[in-house]
Amino acid sequence: METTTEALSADVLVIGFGKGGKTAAHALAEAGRRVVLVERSAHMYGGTCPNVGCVPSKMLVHYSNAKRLEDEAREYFAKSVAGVRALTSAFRAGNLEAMNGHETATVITGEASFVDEHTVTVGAGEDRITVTAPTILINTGSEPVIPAIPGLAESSHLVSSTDLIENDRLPASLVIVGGGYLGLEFASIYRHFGAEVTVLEAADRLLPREDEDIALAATEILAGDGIRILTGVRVTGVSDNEDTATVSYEKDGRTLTVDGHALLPATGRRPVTDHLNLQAAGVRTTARGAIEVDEHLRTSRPHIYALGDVNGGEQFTYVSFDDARVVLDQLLGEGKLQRTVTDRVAVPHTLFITPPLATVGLKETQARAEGRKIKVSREKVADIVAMPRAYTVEETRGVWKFIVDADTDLVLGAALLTIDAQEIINTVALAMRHGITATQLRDSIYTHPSSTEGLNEVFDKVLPE
Ligand SMILES: Cc1cc2nc3c(=O)[nH]c(=O)nc-3n(C[C@H](O)[C@H](O)[C@H](O)COP(=O)(O)OP(=O)(O)OC[C@H]3O[C@@H](n4cnc5c(N)ncnc54)[C@H](O)[C@@H]3O)c2cc1C
Ligand SMILES: NC(=O)c1ccc[n+]([C@@H]2O[C@H](COP(=O)([O-])OP(=O)(O)OC[C@H]3O[C@@H](n4cnc5c(N)ncnc54)[C@H](O)[C@@H]3O)[C@@H](O)[C@H]2O)c1
Repeated sequence: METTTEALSADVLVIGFGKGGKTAAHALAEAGRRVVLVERSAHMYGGTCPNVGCVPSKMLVHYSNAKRLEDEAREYFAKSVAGVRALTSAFRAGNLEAMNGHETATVITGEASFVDEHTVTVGAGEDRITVTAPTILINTGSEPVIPAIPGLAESSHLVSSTDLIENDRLPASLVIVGGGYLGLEFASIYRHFGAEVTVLEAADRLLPREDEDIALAATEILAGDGIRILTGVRVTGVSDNEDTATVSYEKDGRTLTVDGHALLPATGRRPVTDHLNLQAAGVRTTARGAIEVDEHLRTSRPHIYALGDVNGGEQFTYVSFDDARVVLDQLLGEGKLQRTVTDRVAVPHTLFITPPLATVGLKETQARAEGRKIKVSREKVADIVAMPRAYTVEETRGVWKFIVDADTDLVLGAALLTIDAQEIINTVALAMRHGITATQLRDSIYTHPSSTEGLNEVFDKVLPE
């Protein structure tokens, strides 16, 4: 059978419609470059975040918190998922439209695979297209790791975060293996919707990278909401029953079990490179399967760049966005200062449990281990008189903690478990980046009633040594 192959050429080829890829593609097309963007799934224009990641999960946080006692759990959940679908499909269409709106940009739907260091094929057989470009950006994201637990991969109750987001049937019970970002956010969401939730975490406590007081405060809130949290466990097997799966685990030398209607592994995500045929392009990967990059995000082939989760950096949308800036400086920034990934200072993070936990910079334990002279300010949200907002929205749980350099008065780190944490932390991170001191943050003027105005008070609540 005769097959025809369409051949396209471009100035820049972008593989993957994720945050970094689309940000770079827009800027390059805007600058008049001919850009071809290849995305393997018509369900993923815009990438993970707006389709199956941050946006739908945060909308579910919103819906789950808005549930009233009189709402019937399953009906309310189905309505919430419908709301999420409406938003994600609008965002998806918007993403495609915006890219197609550039005269010099072309979007191709299909899986890209390298043929040589300047060429990829997309699709197979008669529908095959080849694209050749002198510059290539790889932005293929990450996918969940399924841990090697006997019976887990075969279980008919196994679900991914995408399945949970897209399925409008609320599972009566959910067992989550892994208590990191994804595990705790889904635990909080599904518990608030009314499911029985158990989290099985291998580490001895939740949030092992946080200071113990902060991790404990978050754990108390989650447990107080009715989430069953088991730490220091080793999950040993999964077996299916008719409606549920039985998960076996070892804890303190004993073998125990827990049943769940749905079973979510949330033990990390790995870079997506399987189908790219990177060897054909001579692009090297690390021992952990990420594409190896330098500080300008150039791969082992300097005309090929890797952005976002696939390059093994921190897996956050805003990091992928910043990766695009780094790459754009290389491609468009002639003569200008060229950013690198090592320029990043005070990158904040937010875990969207309820209330959220946002962090930036050093922990108290780290600062002490480094031998720094520090002051530690800490106050419970309920006690922050300068922050009546917590009372006006009836969410007074949590704690604010700051680590301040005792000599320079500079903020070294913060952990904010509080309503609006995801907003306040950005102000704190900005201050850290630009040398604004704790006293200046304290003495600034903020709107009222807001959460930020808690800064007027908390720096004076120094813990006794
Ligand atoms: C449930 C969930 C919630 C999250 N919440 C947050 C949050 O609140 N805040 C936050 O900052 N981060 C969050 N993250 C992480 C965040 O979503 C990712 O870090 C971010 O989306 C990574 O973007 P990216 O640019 O690397 O690529 P992605 O957005 O993952 O895009 C990669 C694209 O490449 C496509 N692709 C893959 N292989 C090929 C190929 N061979 N050919 C063509 N196309 C291909 C994929 O289909 C995909 O569309 C969350 C993640 C999940 C799963
Ligand atoms: N709000 C956000 O910004 C957000 C939300 C969701 C996901 N994300 C991103 O997605 C990434 C992936 O999330 P994740 O939660 O899957 O990974 P993670 O690395 O954040 O957490 C994985 C957790 O699983 C535990 N674990 C590993 N193997 C285990 C096992 N066999 N049994 C029990 N526990 C085990 C680890 O100790 C860890 O606590 C995150 O690191 C983050 O970058 C971000």
